[in-house]
Amino acid sequence: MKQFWPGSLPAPSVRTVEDMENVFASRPSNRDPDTPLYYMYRDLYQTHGDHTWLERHHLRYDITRIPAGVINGEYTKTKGHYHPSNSAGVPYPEVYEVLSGSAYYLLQKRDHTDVILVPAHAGDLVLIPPGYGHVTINPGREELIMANLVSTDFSSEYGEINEMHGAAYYYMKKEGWVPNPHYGDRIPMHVILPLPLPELGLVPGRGLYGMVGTTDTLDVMNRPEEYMDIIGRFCADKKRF
Ligand SMILES: O=P(O)(O)OC[C@H]1O[C@](O)(CO)[C@@H](O)[C@@H]1O
Repeated sequence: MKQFWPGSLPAPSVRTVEDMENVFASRPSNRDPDTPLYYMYRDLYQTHGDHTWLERHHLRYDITRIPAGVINGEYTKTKGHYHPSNSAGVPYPEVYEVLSGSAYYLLQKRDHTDVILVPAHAGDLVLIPPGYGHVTINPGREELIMANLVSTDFSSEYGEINEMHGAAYYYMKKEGWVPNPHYGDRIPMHVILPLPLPELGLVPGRGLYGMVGTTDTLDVMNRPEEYMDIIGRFCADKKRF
């Protein structure tokens, strides 16, 4: 982690098999429930100036490590959650950067009408658009390390993902993408490549942390309603899966 974060990291929040047992394709019965699955280092900053800037802009920078692995035939992943709406009635977005390894970002519209897959590699930036829940899968053999910037004005919502036993698709080692039967009819899945969105300051190769303390429009994280045409461009660039 040293190449991604200078200095020491705080103790991470850890998701265990027990926290995740109802979101896998099948319950991981042969695993100790305390087995750690991934590690979240939240609310990071390098200097007091950066901390002040992040607080002033209501933003949080986190790093997450997802070791490679397969649980009951399914690639390791985050639990998954939705974001609530802001005072303008628009759900909060989020932005991720892959620092190392590879990732499948599985995004799904809250009304279950759309599923988007964004495959991403080191250096890629991925926008989670307003109204989409998200799960990150580590489909590789290497540890996935990723960073995110997100508003501090909300808490993630897990209710629907818990009730539905995970996201709309499971990514299995043998079978590949398997629709989650709790969603009823198969929801079409589209692939979107990580797009540069220079109007939002999102340019590949430019680290997310590099935006902290600048005048970039990370304002989108708290006021997405002002940027819906740019965000719409990201969502429109779909290829049928
Ligand atoms: O809350 P989940 O679904 O476990 O996902 C964890 C991810 O979400 C975040 O809290 C940001 O939304 C990250 O810290 C972490 O990568």
